[in-house]
Amino acid sequence: MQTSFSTERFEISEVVKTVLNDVKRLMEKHGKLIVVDIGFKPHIICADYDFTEFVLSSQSFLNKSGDYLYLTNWLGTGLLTSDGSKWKKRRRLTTPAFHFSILESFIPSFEKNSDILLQKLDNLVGQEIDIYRYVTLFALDVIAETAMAVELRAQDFEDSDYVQHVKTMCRIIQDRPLSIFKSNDLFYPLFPDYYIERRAVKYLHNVTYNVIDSRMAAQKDTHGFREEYDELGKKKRMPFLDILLQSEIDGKSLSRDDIREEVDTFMFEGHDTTASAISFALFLLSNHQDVQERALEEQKLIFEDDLHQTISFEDLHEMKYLECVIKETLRLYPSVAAYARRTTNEIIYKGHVIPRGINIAIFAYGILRDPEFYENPDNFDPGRFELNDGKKPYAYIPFSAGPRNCIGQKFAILEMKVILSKVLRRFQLLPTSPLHQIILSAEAVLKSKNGIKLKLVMRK
Ligand code: HEM
Repeated sequence: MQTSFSTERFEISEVVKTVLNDVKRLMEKHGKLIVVDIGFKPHIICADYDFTEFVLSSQSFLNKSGDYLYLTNWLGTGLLTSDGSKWKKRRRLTTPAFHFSILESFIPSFEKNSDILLQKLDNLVGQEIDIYRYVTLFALDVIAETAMAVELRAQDFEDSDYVQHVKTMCRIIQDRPLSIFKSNDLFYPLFPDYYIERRAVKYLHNVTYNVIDSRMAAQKDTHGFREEYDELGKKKRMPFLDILLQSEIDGKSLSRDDIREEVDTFMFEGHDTTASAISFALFLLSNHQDVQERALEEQKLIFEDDLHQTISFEDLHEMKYLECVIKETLRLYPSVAAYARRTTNEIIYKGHVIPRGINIAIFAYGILRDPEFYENPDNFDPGRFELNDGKKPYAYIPFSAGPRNCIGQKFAILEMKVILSKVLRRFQLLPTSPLHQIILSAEAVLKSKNGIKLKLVMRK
């Protein structure tokens, strides 16, 4: 298909402040490559297959756009926000933290925190609930335990300072880019959020520093973390922080600040994304009893009569249909609906000149609902992923693709399988009455403005 950029220009108010389906509609009218001025800066917004592949697979588009600057007060320039050689070194260093043997060692932590969530949900049976509120605390507990080896107990202490400050930061990260004045560093101090953010960042950094210091002290006491394998020869749980503490770049250990950046990056990117995906999956299951029934049948086959059994790595591997449910959920509700890069040189693409310093936003939400790749794209149909019909790889990009894809993809899928398996086996999920209508909002992480509501009934 001939690629062409729409010659019309759109304003921020017309696009970013409205919901994702408006961007989709704009593309239906003007084509899959449109140029939008956001804060006077032109952004190419792309849902075109060839251009997406060109950008995501290339080594020339590895730098993030200025839109990520709002994250840096909290996250510094960790893996998500860094560019150039810093990013390359950090990526090399953090990749071993996602080795499958390490992921396997996290399963008990996923299970333990799932059990806490189930206990909370037991008390809500029969009521219409906003599931996102409970799942987000679960996801925060999981990531604190696996990244920092800290039992946060967010599910028990929702009002704790840490949980409140994380919530504040997630809100500010979403809100700030949408305001012309707040997004400008010059005007930002005129708003209360500036001071609220400073207080939150100071608190969160202090917590991370304290955790780093006590882990460092423990490392000194035990002369390094030696017991990496248990008596069965399986790798013991190795929190991400320990891997960072043992790592070196160019022969030098990472500084406290370096480690803090990466730990905070995982705390943010590892909880909000999964919380949104798990909540949407539960919502979709509550609205599609046939899919829920099939997913439950698979669970019964795996666990035979004992539906309370703990989950092994092999069990998770067998949850093929549940994996299709997860994939289909992320197709309809990709936690990161768009992600952006910045050109560092002039680029020629099919005869078009793209100047240096241009932001390119890959509109994953649009690609994932494109009828060219998915029949009846707005329908929830996990079965479509059972047919290996050789779909084009850059048409399924909820975790992005290429060298800067999501490093936590396998972690996220395993965590989701554990919690969904546990919830499915314990409860029947029902829709609310009247049916809850999701209102999507175009934030850094995809959310529903009016919550994600469903009802639970205890299974016999
Ligand atoms: C359903 C869950 C998740 C989804 C849909 C998701 C999606 C994504 C996407 C689309 C990107 C690319 C962003 C960009 O280019 O700006 C990304 C990057 C990243 N994700 Fe995830 N993510 C998920 C879970 C996780 C988890 C659990 C972790 C950590 C444990 C994680 C850590 C990261 C990091 C560190 C990056 C930056 C990678 C780099 O630039 O090299 N993510 N994720």
